[in-house]
This record gives sequence, structure tokens and C-alpha cells, in this order.
Amino acid sequence: MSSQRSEPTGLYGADADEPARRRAFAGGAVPVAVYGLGKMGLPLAAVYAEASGAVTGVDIDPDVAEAVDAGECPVEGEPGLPEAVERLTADGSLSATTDAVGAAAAASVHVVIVPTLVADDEPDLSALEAAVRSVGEGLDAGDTVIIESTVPPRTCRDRVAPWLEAESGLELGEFGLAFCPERTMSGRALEDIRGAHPKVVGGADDESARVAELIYGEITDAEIYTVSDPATAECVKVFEGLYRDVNIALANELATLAGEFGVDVPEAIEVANTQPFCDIHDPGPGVGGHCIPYYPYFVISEAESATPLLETARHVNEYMPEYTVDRATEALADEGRDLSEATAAVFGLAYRPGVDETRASPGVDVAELLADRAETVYAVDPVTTDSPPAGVERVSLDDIDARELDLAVVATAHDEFESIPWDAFDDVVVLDGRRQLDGQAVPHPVARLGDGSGKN
Ligand SMILES: NC(=O)C1=CN([C@@H]2O[C@H](COP(=O)(O)OP(=O)(O)OC[C@H]3O[C@@H](n4cnc5c(N)ncnc54)[C@H](O)[C@@H]3O)[C@@H](O)[C@H]2O)C=CC1
Ligand SMILES: CC(=O)N[C@@H]1[C@@H](OP(=O)(O)OP(=O)(O)OC[C@H]2O[C@@H](n3ccc(=O)[nH]c3=O)[C@H](O)[C@@H]2O)O[C@H](C(=O)O)[C@@H](O)[C@@H]1O
Repeated sequence: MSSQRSEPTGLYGADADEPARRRAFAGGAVPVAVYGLGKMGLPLAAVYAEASGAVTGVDIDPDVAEAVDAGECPVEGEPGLPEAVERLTADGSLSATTDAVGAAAAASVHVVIVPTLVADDEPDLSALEAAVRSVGEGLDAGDTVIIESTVPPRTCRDRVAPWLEAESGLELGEFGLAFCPERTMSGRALEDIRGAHPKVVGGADDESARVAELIYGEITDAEIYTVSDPATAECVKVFEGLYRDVNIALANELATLAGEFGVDVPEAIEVANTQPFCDIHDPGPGVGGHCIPYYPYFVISEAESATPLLETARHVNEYMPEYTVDRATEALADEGRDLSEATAAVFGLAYRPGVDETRASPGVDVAELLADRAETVYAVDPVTTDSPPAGVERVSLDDIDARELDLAVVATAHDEFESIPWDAFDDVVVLDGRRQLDGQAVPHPVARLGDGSGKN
């Protein structure tokens, strides 16, 4: 009589064929823990809960854990997420806790998506280490650990695996480890996680890759690309970000040549991009967010070899807020006015449209520079709630028309800025950093970044 194979709870090395493993995962027999319930982690935990019905979310912030466990959604600006969190906690597919070790002891699949930041141009992996060590304390043979946080290449090999082995007393091969990066944009996280882009899997061994492929085969509709190892998958993710930073730096450097060439550089870029081998990105006042400005340092600071291109791109992009204020100063001077006596307003503190995030934001940098150089500075941003920089007064979009402005700088192309009340201002000079005003009737002098109207 064939022995009734018990449904595996751990997938790694399980004595069960692929269909049985899929049934176990999709049937809630494989408990999952997701560490980090932030802008990426909460949507990810929700999609895991939809697919497996057995997810415990872990966050060190008790307010976050309590809110999620109560079916509330602390993450703003993600369509569909509040409803998903409410539904999944109500049906028992998703719960949340601050007890990382307890959750790790109960789970067989561990997904880590905590912040990986940069401090003084060096990667700060302290949150990753804390989360991974907690997982290690609760790790059992047959478990699988999946790292989704963006990390410097070789982190899984040189840091995560040793941390897990040290805390668990197990050896890699008794448990699985894979790097499966998150390629998702805030504001469309559920759509992206469910399958907007191919999913990358890098397993520490073949069995780890098999388990990760099985899991993401249930999570996403997208194609799965399995690469040689975790380091290759770590490079895939970081390279995407490096490409973006360098490409934007090219666009920005070209924009700074516009005055010399007497050319509208975005016009030239747009037409250059009609050739399929050209994809120059958009120039702007800088590169913000907690990803693209930081990923280069995951390589610059970690690589023994020289990285002159990555460093130069960072310098070009970090210079753009100053270039933007210089161009605005020039545009004001063209109208016979001096910035030092001017009242200025920055439209947009968020790092990109529609996202409530000001980390490394060009708009914040522009506001800070203006606060040093202008008489009075206001900031208008209908999306972010963060305080503006020192010396800058936040004014709502509804109230800005009551202020007499000499200069307006558009740093972020929020949709709401389609309706800036330009007629309300008597005599304002506008510097459009994001081509937000193209097509708008603005009854004032408008300079556009890279339009060739300046001296440089
Ligand atoms: N935000 C984005 O657009 C994307 C972010 N990523 C990556 O995802 C990772 C997470 O980023 P976000 O979700 O944006 O961060 P976030 O800052 O929005 O959220 C991080 C959450 O993790 C929690 N946390 C911190 N340390 C923890 C620990 N030791 N254990 C458990 N929870 C902990 C925090 O309390 C917070 O709730 C990062 O590695 C980032 O590079 C990847 C793709 C897109
Ligand atoms: C689109 C892309 O290639 N990567 C995405 C990126 O998301 P992020 O939220 O950082 O937005 P982003 O569109 O890259 O913009 C970053 C910054 O760069 C600026 N930016 C962007 C594109 C451009 O042509 N010019 C430009 O100046 C934006 O204004 C912003 O300040 O980084 C995410 C990440 O890795 O965290 C990644 O998952 C996302 O897919």
C-alpha cells in the first residue's frame, strides 16, 4: 500500500513531488512570514496571503503591526491595498506581529523586505541583519529564506547565509536561501507584484531555486527568470538602478549644454529616442527617492575596482538642484530682478509625482538652496505631509494665489499642478523643471530646464 505522503509544511528538500508542493503552498499548509510591512512589504505580504492563505507579517514598529493585524492599512497611495489588507486579515490569511522570532519559529518560508539604506555613502544593512538574525533564531531544517530587499552584490553569500547559520546552528543546504528582488514602483505595487514584470530568482542551490520558482509561480503571473545564484540576482536588481541613475545623468548633463548649443535638449532627446537603440531619459532638477540615488553606493563603496562612471553620474545628478536654482536666478535676472530680493515658491517637495516621499528629493534641495538665496520662500505640495526645509513656509495650492510671487520653480510634476492659478500672480517668472507646463497657458515668462534659453 503506498504510504500516504503527508503534505509538507517546509518545501525545501520535502519528500513530495511538485504538484503536492504546490497544493501544500496554495492550500495554506506552508506558513509564511514576511519581515517588513512598509511600502513594498505590506503589498507583498498581501499578495503572498492571497496565494498561500497563511502569512504572518512582522514589523518592528508596533503601530504598523497592530494596524495591519486589525485589518488597517498604514501604507498610503496604493490602490486596492486597504481593501486587500482588510479582506485578508478578516479571513485569517494575514496577521501581523512584532514578534519576529516567534513568527520565524512558526513559518517555513521567510521573506525579508526590510529597508536597506545608505548612510554617509555606505550601505546600511542594519535592518537586514536584525531581521535575518531573528529569522535564524526561528529557522528549521526544510525552511526557505527569500531576500527581497535590494542589497549590494554578494550580500546573500557573504552576510545573510553566515548570519542564518550562526543563529540557527544549521548549515546552508539544510535550509534554502534565494534572492528574489522586488521590481515594483510605489503607487502600483499590487499590480507590479502580481505580475507586471518578470520575476528574478537566484537560488543558493538548485533546490532553493526550485522552491522559489514554485512560490513565485503561485504569486505572480509574470515569467520567472532563474539566474545562476543569489549574487547574479542581486546584480540584476542593482544594475537596473545603476542604468537609471547613469541614464538620467546623461540627460541632465546634456540639459546643462542647452544654453551653449541654443537648443531645446528635451526636444532633441525626444527625437533621438525615435531610433530604437536610444533611450535617453528625462532631464530634471535631480534624482530622488530611497532607491535610485542610493543603489550606486551599493557598488561604489563595496567594489574594490574603480567605479568612475557611477561616481560621476552621482555627481551630475547631485548637482542638478543647484543648476536648477542657477537657471531660475538667470531667468529672474533676464527680467531685471534679483533673487536676493525675491519671493519664491517651489512647487513639489515629493521626489516624484503622486508619491508621499521626500527622501533625497530634488524639490527639497531646490527649496533649501532658495532659502539661502531668496528673501522669502514658500513650498507647495499637495501630496507630501513632511515639514519643508528650514526657512521655507509650506502654503497650500489653494492659498498660494494670495502670495505675491517673483519666482516659481516647478520641481515635481504632480497632477494637481495642472491647475496652478497663474492668472492670480501679477508678475512671476517661472522655471519649469519637469516640463509640467508644456501646453498650459501661463501668462508669464517661462523658462524650461534644458530649453536653451539660458547662457548655459
Ligand atoms: N519603495 C520602493 O519603491 C521599492 C523598494 N524596494 C526595496 O524594498 C525594501 C523595503 O523598502 P520599503 O518598503 O520602501 O521601506 P519602508 O521604509 O517603506 O518600510 C520598511 C518597513 O520595515 C520595517 N522594519 C525596519 N526594520 C525592520 C526589521 N528589522 N524587522 C521587521 N521590520 C522592519 C519598518 O518599520 C517599516 O515599516 C528596501 O530594500 C528597498 O530597496 C524595492 C523596490 C521598490
Ligand atoms: C522605474 C525604474 O526603473 N525603477 C523604479 C524606481 O522607482 P522610483 O520610485 O525610485 O522612481 P523613478 O521613476 O526611478 O524616479 C527616481 C527619481 O529620478 C527622477 N527621474 C526619473 C526618470 C527620469 O527620466 N528623470 C528623472 O529625473 C525622478 O524624478 C525621481 O526623483 O526604483 C524602484 C526601486 O528599485 O526601488 C524600482 O523598483 C522601480 O521600478
